[in-house]
Amino acid sequence: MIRVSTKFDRPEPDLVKQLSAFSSATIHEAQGRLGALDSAIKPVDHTMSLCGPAFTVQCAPRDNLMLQTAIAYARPGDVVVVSAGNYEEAGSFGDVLANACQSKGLAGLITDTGVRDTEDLRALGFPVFSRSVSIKGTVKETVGPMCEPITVGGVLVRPGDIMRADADGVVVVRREDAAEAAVASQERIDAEAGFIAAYREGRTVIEMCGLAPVLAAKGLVIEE
Ligand SMILES: O=C([O-])CC(=O)C(=O)O
Ligand SMILES: [Mg+2]
Repeated sequence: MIRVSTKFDRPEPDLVKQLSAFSSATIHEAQGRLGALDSAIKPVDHTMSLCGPAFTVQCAPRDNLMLQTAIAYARPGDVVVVSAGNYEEAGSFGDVLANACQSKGLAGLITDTGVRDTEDLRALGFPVFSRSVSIKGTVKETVGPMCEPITVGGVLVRPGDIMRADADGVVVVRREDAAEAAVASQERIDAEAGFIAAYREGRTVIEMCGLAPVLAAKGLVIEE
């Protein structure tokens, strides 16, 4: 017998809301360039984005039994996060399962394997992030861990960690670091706003970033 528990602590909804205001790239930088999943994991449509606690599940490659089970047990607002061996040649999720997710109020799906029915997924507007798109079907044979730490896209994801994903990619924020990441993200946005305003006023990148001494020290002479 294999026993799995679906109990884990979820972050405060307010923290999830705060992080949802920042892009995946901003959060990644703000938390010290950590937490970015492999860049190959991308949304099915560039307009898709999500932010929510991870409901983790481990699947065997080309087998979506545990993914279907996870969808049944995940709670509204959760992001189902799937580790399935980076297997690209399987469409383990499509419009049928997306309807099951959406009707439950799940926030989205992130998987290191493939999905299919992408036209329908776009029409549905359910946020799906995957390594590949494949029409090849999956079997439903292998049971495995659910709501346990998993590795997805080269990064450790624990149940209840916060997933933020947008057109650029996916980042994970450790639940205990979420408040700090939100503050650091806002500081980064404020600093960037200063740079953008300066550039709009005609200041140069060389000036704003103090590049002249750096370039000189490296022996670069620029002739105009
Ligand atoms: O049925 C499956 O295994 C995946 C799929 O295509 C869907 O959810 O529509
Ligand atoms: Mg289908």
